[in-house]
Amino acid sequence: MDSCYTSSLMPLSEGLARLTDAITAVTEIETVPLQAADGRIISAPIICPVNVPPADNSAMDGYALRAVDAPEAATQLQLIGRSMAGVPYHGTVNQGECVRIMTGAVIPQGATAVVMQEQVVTNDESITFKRPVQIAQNIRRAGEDLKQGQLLFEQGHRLRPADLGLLASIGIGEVALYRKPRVALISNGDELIEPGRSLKAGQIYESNRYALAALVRRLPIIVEEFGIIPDQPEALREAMTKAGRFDAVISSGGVSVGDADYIKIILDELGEIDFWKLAIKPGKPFAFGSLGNAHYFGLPGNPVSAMVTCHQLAIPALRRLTGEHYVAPTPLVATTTGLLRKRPGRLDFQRGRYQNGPDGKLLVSATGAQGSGVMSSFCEANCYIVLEQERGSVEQGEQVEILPFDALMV
Ligand SMILES: Nc1nc2c(c(=O)[nH]1)N[C@H]1C(S)=C(S)[C@@H](COP(=O)(O)OP(=O)(O)OC[C@H]3O[C@@H](n4cnc5c(N)ncnc54)[C@H](O)[C@@H]3O)O[C@H]1N2
Ligand code: MOO
Repeated sequence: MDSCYTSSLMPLSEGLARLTDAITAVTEIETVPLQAADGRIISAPIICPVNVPPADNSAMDGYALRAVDAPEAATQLQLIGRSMAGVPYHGTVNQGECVRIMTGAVIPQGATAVVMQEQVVTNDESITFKRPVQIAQNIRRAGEDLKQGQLLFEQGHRLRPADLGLLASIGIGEVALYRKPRVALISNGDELIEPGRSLKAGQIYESNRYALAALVRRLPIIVEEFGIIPDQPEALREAMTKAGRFDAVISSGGVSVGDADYIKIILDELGEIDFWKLAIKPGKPFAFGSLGNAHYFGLPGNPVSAMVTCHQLAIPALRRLTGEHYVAPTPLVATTTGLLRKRPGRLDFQRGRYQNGPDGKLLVSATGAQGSGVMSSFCEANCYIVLEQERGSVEQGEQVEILPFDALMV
């Protein structure tokens, strides 16, 4: 029986723990302009060098005044000048006076409030404030957003677009980052042929490399595609020896027990296998080890198995390799809209679609056939449905954990 056979398989949690132990981040650092830093990992904490905003400034287009001068409605003050964003007013606002001010312009000395222009009546140099004025209204204080000396980003932070805007806003134009690790990508199988050619009997199109390369390139990683390597030990030895000079190798295919499954055998010969086979579905024959300089991720050849093991095992490890302080995404909980078939023995990553239900709670259903070669149901999906190792089928209306693809950078 499947469940008996798989009872000796290593649980995913143990495999992940071993991966985590084995991976140390790259250490080399390079300085890069902000424009090229999106998605990259910072190699040292970033401390704020200035206050943001640098000076008290106006949140509205209107008039700056001393709040004490307009405690009641219908107060009239005299207009004495203007403060524009980039061209401040250099005088002082004294009793009975006000200054025209624009959003973002520096608050002139003496002024303690800004009134938006919709709340005044203007008559030449005389401004009537329709309502009583509160001290500090519409003033953005210096340092209100960020204070000089404050920690902005920890080492290992992955830079996102808003982070780049923030760094630019404090005058930082380049950042120290970990170098991008280099990953070799190998596809193995005599049956594989590149898309665009015509198929002969027994051939299929190579597809794993296209999906895996795109997935890994979402990380700050340089992917070198080795192409299709046939099921010949010599050809594989040569490719794997070369790949062992990279920081990591990802191969797909040839890790099971068939007569032409050489990857695991050659990894054993040229490098070291840390573990092989996990209690997951799909992806059971996943192999992890080392080869020369490289961490080795041997993904199974079935296209869905390759994607699932890349997501669940290779990507978390590679994110650590990039120097990222990686925290696994938190699963959400959803209610199933139909039966999910499962046998006990392996943690199952079914492909599903989740959506909001009528009561605001999440609903999820599987996206059709769940075979490990069925990529169409992967493409219809927007999440994994994660079913615990020892459970059986899930009835309609039960709660399950889901991992939205967005959170996995799919
Ligand atoms: N006797 C047993 N047989 C199998 C077992 C087992 O435990 N005992 N495990 C099965 C499981 S589970 C998986 S998963 C597969 C994995 O096998 P391999 O990693 O050796 O992969 P291959 O045999 O090379 O290929 C499997 C399948 O995927 C297709 N493939 C391979 N590479 C690509 C590619 N780059 N693009 C598209 N498709 C690819 C290949 O043609 C095969 O159809 O083993 C089971 N067998
Ligand atoms: O574990 Mo395999 O990935 O089911 O096809």
